[in-house]
Amino acid sequence: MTQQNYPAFGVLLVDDEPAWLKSLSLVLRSCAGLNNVRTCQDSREVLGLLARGDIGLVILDLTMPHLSGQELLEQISEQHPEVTTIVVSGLNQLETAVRCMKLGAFEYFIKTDEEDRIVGGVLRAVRMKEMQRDYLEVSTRLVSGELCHPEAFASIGTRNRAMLNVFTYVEAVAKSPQPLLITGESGVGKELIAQAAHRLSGCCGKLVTVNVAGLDDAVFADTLFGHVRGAFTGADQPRRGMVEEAADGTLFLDEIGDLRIASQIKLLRLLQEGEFFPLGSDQPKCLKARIIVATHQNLVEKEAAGTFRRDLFYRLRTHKVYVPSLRERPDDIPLLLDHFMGEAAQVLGKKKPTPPRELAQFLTTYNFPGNVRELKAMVYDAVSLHRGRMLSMDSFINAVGQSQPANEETASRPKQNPFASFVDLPTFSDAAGFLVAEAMHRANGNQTMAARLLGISQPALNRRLKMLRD
Ligand SMILES: Nc1ncnc2c1ncn2[C@@H]1O[C@H](COP(=O)(O)OP(=O)(O)OP(=O)(O)O)[C@@H](O)[C@H]1O
Repeated sequence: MTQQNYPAFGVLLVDDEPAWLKSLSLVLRSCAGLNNVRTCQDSREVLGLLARGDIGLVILDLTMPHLSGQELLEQISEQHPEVTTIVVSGLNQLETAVRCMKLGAFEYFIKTDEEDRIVGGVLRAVRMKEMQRDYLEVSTRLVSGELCHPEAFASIGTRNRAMLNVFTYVEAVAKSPQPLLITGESGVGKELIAQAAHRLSGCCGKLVTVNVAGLDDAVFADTLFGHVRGAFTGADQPRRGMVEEAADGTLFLDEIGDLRIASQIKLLRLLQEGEFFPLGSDQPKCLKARIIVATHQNLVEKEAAGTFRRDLFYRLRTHKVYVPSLRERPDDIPLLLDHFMGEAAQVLGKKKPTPPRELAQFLTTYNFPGNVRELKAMVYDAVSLHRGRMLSMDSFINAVGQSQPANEETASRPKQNPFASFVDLPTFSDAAGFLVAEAMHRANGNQTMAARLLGISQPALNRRLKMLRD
């Protein structure tokens, strides 16, 4: 969201009364942050202005000389159906309002209506148009599947189709002022996606990251909104909050699923009203940052359990993207392995080692509860221990072996007997033969790895293989 042009399309105010045009532009600027507002005193000029194509919303009066508001409304609906219209009239007549709505007006207000109501209606129209534009953008991009700025994703190694779809989606919504929700297990790269979305947003401000897990409500409010001097005991100096730090940029709230209920209400208010109060101040400040949130939690479940507010959830998921776990994209393992080996070698000042042929295949048999972060740590560990030319498998085999019992999900799940559904049981030696063959296949022929998968020693596996061959 850039300060220079909000909304991205023009808002045209049409009335023959200059005082009204001036006052409504001021109200829209100060209360709703709209600064892409133009005015027109002669209704006959409106169609010419719309022909230029950069106006998305027209707010018009009904009683105007030459071309009345109603005639103009009819012409706009006919010739520019893509333009949204709002009527703000001096006439408090139900029939007129109904006629205008039938002609396609999005809202009908009376000039004497409260300012807040008019501003609220204009903001609703702006959001609706933004969503239409985002939807169009997303569907066009997803159909073409092409990235205009692949460089924004340079730090994310992948060749996986689902990940590339994530990139396409993120690129399509990157310029939207609506929040972006990124979900996925821990360590899948959600923060990298948030960085890419910020890069693509075209915002000139910073990306400010706040991990909200474990923040109590007072700390959350202070961190986000800041405080004025003397706001509480010990507040000797005023402090800018992160919302302000991120002005004209992006505020990335990580671990949003862990946000306490009281803080959820504060965040919702910020998103709904587009303004906030630093602690101890009664002067509101405008939200000028785009909001991105991420979580490894299942927000649908949290919402159903009553630990995440439904209204906030719906507000946050206007744009949402799921980053698949590494288990769901084993085709990324060889590429990431190579990427992290190069990176680790450079960081550790070593020559990039050569991986054993069967390493990538071995890693695809592991379920990576810690996802890419875990793979990265494994590779760094192996490279730091590495001496010769060929990277040793040992540290990977150990890491996988140590991690297996720590994986709570697998450990707590009762082991199912794969033979339970068999009508005819295989013989003992046939079953052992199938098991050994499967382990050798998964380990790409490496006996040490296969033995590890089977929980026996390599010599014991070797004996079994010999027996099977005889
Ligand atoms: N596709 C990838 N290519 C290169 N590095 C990656 C990739 N995915 C993740 N990483 C690296 O893995 C680590 C974890 O990534 P990141 O912090 O983005 O994950 P996350 O999903 O935000 O995790 P958490 O939920 O725990 O915050 C980082 O060091 C990141 O650089």
